[in-house]
Parts: sequence; structure tokens; C-alpha cells
Amino acid sequence: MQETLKKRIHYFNFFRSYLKERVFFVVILNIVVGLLDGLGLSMFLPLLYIAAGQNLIQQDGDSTIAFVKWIEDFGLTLNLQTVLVMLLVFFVLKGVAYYFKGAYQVATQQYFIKKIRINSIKALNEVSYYYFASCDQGKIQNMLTTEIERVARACQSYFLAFQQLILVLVYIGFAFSLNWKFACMVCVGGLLVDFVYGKVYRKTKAISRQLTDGSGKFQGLIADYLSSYKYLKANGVAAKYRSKLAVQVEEIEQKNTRIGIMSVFLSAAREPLSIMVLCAVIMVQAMVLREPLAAVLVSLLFFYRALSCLMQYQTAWSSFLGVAGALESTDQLITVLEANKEETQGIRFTGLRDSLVIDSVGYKYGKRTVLHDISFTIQKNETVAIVGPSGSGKSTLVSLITGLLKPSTGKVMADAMSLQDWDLTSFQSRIGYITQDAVIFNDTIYNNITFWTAPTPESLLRFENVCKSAAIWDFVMAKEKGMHEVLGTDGINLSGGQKQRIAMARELFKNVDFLIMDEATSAMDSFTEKEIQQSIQQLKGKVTMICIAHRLSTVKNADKIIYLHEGAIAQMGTFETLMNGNNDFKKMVELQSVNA
Ligand SMILES: Nc1ncnc2c1ncn2[C@@H]1O[C@H](COP(=O)(O)OP(=O)(O)OP(=O)(O)O)[C@@H](O)[C@H]1O
Repeated sequence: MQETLKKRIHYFNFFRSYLKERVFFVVILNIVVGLLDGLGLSMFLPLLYIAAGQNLIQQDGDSTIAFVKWIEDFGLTLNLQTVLVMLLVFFVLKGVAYYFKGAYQVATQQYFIKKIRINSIKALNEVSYYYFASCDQGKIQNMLTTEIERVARACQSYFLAFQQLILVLVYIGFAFSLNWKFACMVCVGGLLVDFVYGKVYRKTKAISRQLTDGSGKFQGLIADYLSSYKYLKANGVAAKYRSKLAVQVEEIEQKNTRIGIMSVFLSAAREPLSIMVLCAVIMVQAMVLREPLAAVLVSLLFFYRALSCLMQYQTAWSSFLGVAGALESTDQLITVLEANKEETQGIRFTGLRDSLVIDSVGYKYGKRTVLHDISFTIQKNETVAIVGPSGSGKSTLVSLITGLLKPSTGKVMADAMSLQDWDLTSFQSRIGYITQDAVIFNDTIYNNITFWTAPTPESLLRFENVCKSAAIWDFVMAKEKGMHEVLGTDGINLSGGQKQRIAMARELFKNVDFLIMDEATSAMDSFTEKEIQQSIQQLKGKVTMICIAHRLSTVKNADKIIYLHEGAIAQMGTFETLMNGNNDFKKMVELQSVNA
């Protein structure tokens, strides 16, 4: 019982943390509706006496009738006309209050859903890359799609349950003032019903939690399925993977069916249970307590109202519990994301003035050290190439330079200040980062390249220039809809080289200080690569460039080449210096020349 109360308070506080004072307005409006309804209903009492031809004045000794005697304190006579007018006034007022309460409640619910959506997206946006790379991304995807929908349903059910609970309390309040014996019976009836329903709730809730976990797994599998669709098809293993998905779907459907059946049981049991308690009350009131019929009838009216509200509360609460798992998991995930937030407080970075210094940097993934004591300087507008065998730590080093990862030892400094002291977002906004797996959005070519910049004459001209520099202009022009051609999810209709050129055009469109190319031309044919290299060459000395390349021919013109071997700098210098001094590098170059 104490645990149940704690849970209810926990949920109330959860909604209050998002809705603040709005929750109290909802409470107040619901109380007003309940009070007006109770006052309206209490008018049936004098009506029944009048209908039975009894004089109200003669009923002074009847404690029940004392309940409506207050009307006379306002100088009104308690006759048929007054009672009917009062009845009408209370119910009209209740209708008005009900409308305002309903409208406010709808607006509050929408506000809550909007807030939780925005908060979760904001938390995801601010989370550190390190956490993102190591977390369960299926779970995040599930939260942003399925779980948010369930949270919306949870919110709706919660408010409905909340409203019914307030009405129950108001009716019980009326009941106590009218007839305390009746009130006690409501409480006993309510407790009995609560006992029966309680059992079903607990089951529903446990299944709901399992359902949330199951949906998370399913989302993860679907994400993998979509991203590896081509591979699965080409290898003829799509059917095998599909059966893995089918098992998960089966499990989710079974749980949904169980929750559905329990909810149907609760709805079906509602009426018989109410009538059962109702009959018991009539028997006790009429046969044991021998109360007058009018008092019994109005008592029953309150009783029935309170009980049916209690039932509706139970049903709404059970629906709420059916989806409450989503509320908890979404809340937990937002909390975890916020706890792993990237610190971005610092001085705003407006552009590199002097140099980037990598000072004794080391990095560990868990316990495994993958970079040791790396030190070098990149002067403003210098072109630096990072080369080395696969797994030597090139991408990790670039992630440290871009601030995606924080060094385990040492520091990365921009203009003599550690990246941690700069506002990281403003620093990263000065970076153009082109990766091996070019990122393509499911939007038009124009939006992909300009990142949704308004199409002004200036931006259109800039768009054309960067397309030419990235050797993609002919491709754009050849498309039926030109720059308005939609590229499809993950650029499914583009070749690897086309994707890379679009990604390159996007970075060129941005006004950046640093251009980082991680195997940026790896998917291009030699002819296109040459064209792009010429464009890159034109940028030499205008921006600070950091290139990771396997094809060493592309780094020949770099001002500085850093040759990494097993996470440490094996040698550093110009192409010629490395050719003369480092055997491994020389071997790599020679091997590539042979293969070329
Ligand atoms: N997220 C990660 N968790 C654990 N280890 C990682 C992670 N990312 C990379 N590593 C390990 O760190 C080492 C360096 O990887 P990194 O990707 O930086 O090498 P690389 O030189 O860029 O390789 P490649 O040329 O093949 O892309 C590798 O041994 C790799 O297995």
C-alpha cells in the first residue's frame, strides 16, 4: 500500500517536473467540476422529497435533508421552482467548468508531449560522442519513435485517471457530509474493487516493462537490417535475419495481446462489480439501517457516481500502467543522456589565428591504450597528412583533434588554449569533416550541400561553385530535377564516389577553418580523384587541412606527413624526408606504385 502510494506520488512528481504549476491548475479545475456536479446532484434530494409529497420543513430531524438546508440561508424557499432552477444552474456551470477543464487538460497534455520530445532530442544532441559511440543506439531510436508515442498515451491515461480520482474524492467528501454510514460503505466497496484490480495491474505493469525492452531490441535489429540490407541480400542471408526479426515481433505481439486481454477484462468486470456493490448498499441501507427511501436514492446516486468514477480511474490507471514502462525508460534514458552531456562551456571560438598543438596526447579505449604520447603542431593553413597502417590510430587521432573524444593524457590546444576551455560547439562549427562513409540526408541535392540554407542568389551561386570544385556539377545538371533531385535514404541511389563528392561540396560550402578528410576520396575513380585533388590543391594555404589517406600519392603535396605506427609517431616530415628516412613508409609507397 505504502509502495503504491509512493509510486503514485512519484508519477505525480514526474509530471510536475515537466508541467510545473500546470498540474495544480488541472487539480483545481477538476475539483471545481466535481464540486459543481456534487452540488447539482444534491438537488435531487429535495426533489425526491417534493415528489413524494413530503413537506421539507417537516424533515428537520433528518440529518440528510440538513445537507441542502443551506439554500435557505440565502433567503430562498426550498420549493420545486427553486430546486429546479438550482439544479439547472449547477449543471450548466458544471458544463462550462468541464469545457474549460477539458480544454486546459488537452493543452497541458500536448505541452507535456512537446516538452518530452524536445528534451530527449536536446539531450541526444548534447551527449558526448564517446558515450554515443558506446551506447545502445537501437534503444535511443526506440525512445525517439515508439516510446515517445507510448509516453503520449501514458500522459493521456494518467490525466484521465487523475481526473477520476479527484472526482472520487469529491464524491466521497459529499458522501461523508450527507451520510457517514454511506461513506464508509463506499470506502469498503472501493477497497474491495481495488483489491481485485490491483492483482491485474501488477501483471500489466510487469509485461509493459518487458514490452519496452522488447521494442528496444526490435528497433536495434531493424536499424541493423536497414543499414546492412544490401549486404544481407547479396549474401542470401536476408531470410535468416528476417526470421530473427520475426521472433522479436512474435514476442512483442504476445505481450501486446496479454496487455490487451487484461485491459478487456478490466472493462468487462467494471459494470458487474459496480452493480454488486450497489445491491449490497441498497440492502444495508434499506433493510439494516432502515433509512428513508429518498435518502437511500440520493446516497446511491453519489455512491454510483463515486464507484463508476473509481472504476474509470482503475481502467485509466491500468492503461497508464500498460505504457508507464515507456515513461520510466524514457525518463531514465534522458537522465543518462544528460549525465553524459558534453561540456561546451568556454570561450567562443571564432577562428584559428595561429596553430593547433597536439601536446603529449594519449588515448585509451577502456583499458587498451591505442595512442601514446603524440606531439606535433599544425600551423594555420598548413596541410598535414596522417598516414600509417590500418589500426595504427589515425581516425582516433582525428577524433581527438576535432574534440569528439577527450585525450586520456595530454591535451589538444587551439591557439595555445586547450580545447576544453573553448566552447566546443563553436570550435566544431569551424570544421569541415569529410568521412569515408559520406553522410547523405534524404533530401534534395541543394539541401544536402547547403545544409538547408535559404536559396538566395548568393547561396545559389556559391552552391554552383562548390559543386564545380567537388566535380559534381555535371552530375547535378544531368538529373531530371537538377539540384531539386531527392537523394533517398543514405543516398541509396548514388555511387560511393558521388556520395563523397556531395559530402565534399557540403564542406566546401561552409566557411570553415579546418578541412578534415578521412579517406575522403577513397571511393572515387582515379580520374575523379585527380579532379578533386586539383580542387583540394587550390584550397592549400587557404584553410588548415588534415588528411588521412591510404593512397600515398594523394599526400605527396602535404606540408607535413605524420606516419603513425601502433599508436605512436614513427616519423614526421615532408614526403621526401619520409621517403629517405622511414623504411615502412617507403615500402608502402613503392608497393602502391607497383599496384597502381
Ligand atoms: N570505439 C572503439 N572502441 C574500442 N576500440 C576501438 C574503437 N575504435 C577504434 N578502436 C581501436 O583503436 C585502434 C585504432 O583504431 P583507428 O580506427 O583509430 O585506426 P585507423 O588507423 O584509423 O584504422 P583504419 O586505417 O583501418 O581506419 C584499433 O586497434 C581499433 O581496433
